[in-house]
Amino acid sequence: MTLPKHVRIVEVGPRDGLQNEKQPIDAATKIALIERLADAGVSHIESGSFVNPKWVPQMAGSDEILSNIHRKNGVVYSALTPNLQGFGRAVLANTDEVAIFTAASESFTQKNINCSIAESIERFEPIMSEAKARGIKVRCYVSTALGCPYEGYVAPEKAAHVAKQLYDMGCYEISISDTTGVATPASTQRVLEECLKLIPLEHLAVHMHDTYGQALANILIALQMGISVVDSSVAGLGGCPYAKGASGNVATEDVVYMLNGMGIETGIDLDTLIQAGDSICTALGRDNGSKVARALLTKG
Ligand SMILES: CC(C)(COP(=O)([O-])OP(=O)([O-])OC[C@H]1O[C@@H](n2cnc3c(N)ncnc32)[C@H](O)[C@@H]1OP(=O)([O-])[O-])[C@@H](O)C(=O)NCCC(=O)NCCSC(=O)C[C@@](C)(O)CC(=O)[O-]
Repeated sequence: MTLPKHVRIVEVGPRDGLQNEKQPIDAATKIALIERLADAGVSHIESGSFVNPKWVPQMAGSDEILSNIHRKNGVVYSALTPNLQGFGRAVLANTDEVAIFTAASESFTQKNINCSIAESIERFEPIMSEAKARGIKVRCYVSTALGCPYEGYVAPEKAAHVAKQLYDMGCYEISISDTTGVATPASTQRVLEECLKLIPLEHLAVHMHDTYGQALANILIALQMGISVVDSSVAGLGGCPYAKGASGNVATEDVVYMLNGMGIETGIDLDTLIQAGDSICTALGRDNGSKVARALLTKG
């Protein structure tokens, strides 16, 4: 068992979280959340999404947000870009880094981005060349790598094959995503074993939703396999607009609490993080999805 000494948290709450919250949130509140997360020590914050606002209205103001964040040195402010049009908007908004996204199952890809997996890879090619020309790093997601809301079981080899295509295109990090939170430690291990046959360890990340309460256990398996990049969402915000019933990502507070207990550094101050999560939950009028935050806020 080789546990990493340091884990980089990729905070996806302002994007993956807020894209699926019903209560509309104004740009100033989103910016305040992003700045609070940076103050807590989060070094990578996915801050918006340059998709079609007709498809995901919650992300409509991403241009304004990325343009107006008071940036902290050393923090990466990234955003999703599904096509060259989105990439162009990201560049105009001064986005540090972009993330492209496809899936391991055809039905989900069709519902999510209106094309096949193969077409999505073609769409990404001009993004990759533009990004390379501009020196912008590209991360990526393989959604439904552990199960699809429309097709059910997804073969781990299939997920690994899509991940490898994205790696070969030049993505520096591939986030293996359990879109609907159906994974268990056993299926997580299986898909990561397949990915590790094709992609070096340091280029893999995990992105776990907590619908079935398995996310921390799945992350623990990933850590034991040497993965050192974990996506999570403050206060467990969100879900996925194209995966009915999917609950939010694993809460960042819960991941940081677990890692603190294991002596693994994240550079994140848990108390400041909890305050950030608490204020966005107040703005949204929703319960805090982090068990750790709820416990510590109740304790006072
Ligand atoms: C991918 C598209 C854009 C294709 O959508 P499309 O309709 O196939 O695109 P199109 O190229 O045919 O263009 C149609 C219209 O969309 C416009 N358009 C086209 N592109 C853009 C753009 N970038 N920004 C703004 N507008 C755009 C374009 O200008 C045109 O406008 P019209 O002429 O009709 O007025 C669409 O399907 C879309 O926006 N889908 C949203 C997908 C999404 O955001 N899903 C949620 C995020 S993924 C996720 O959450 C999973 C993840 C990453 O977290 C990992 C996990 O947990 O699994």
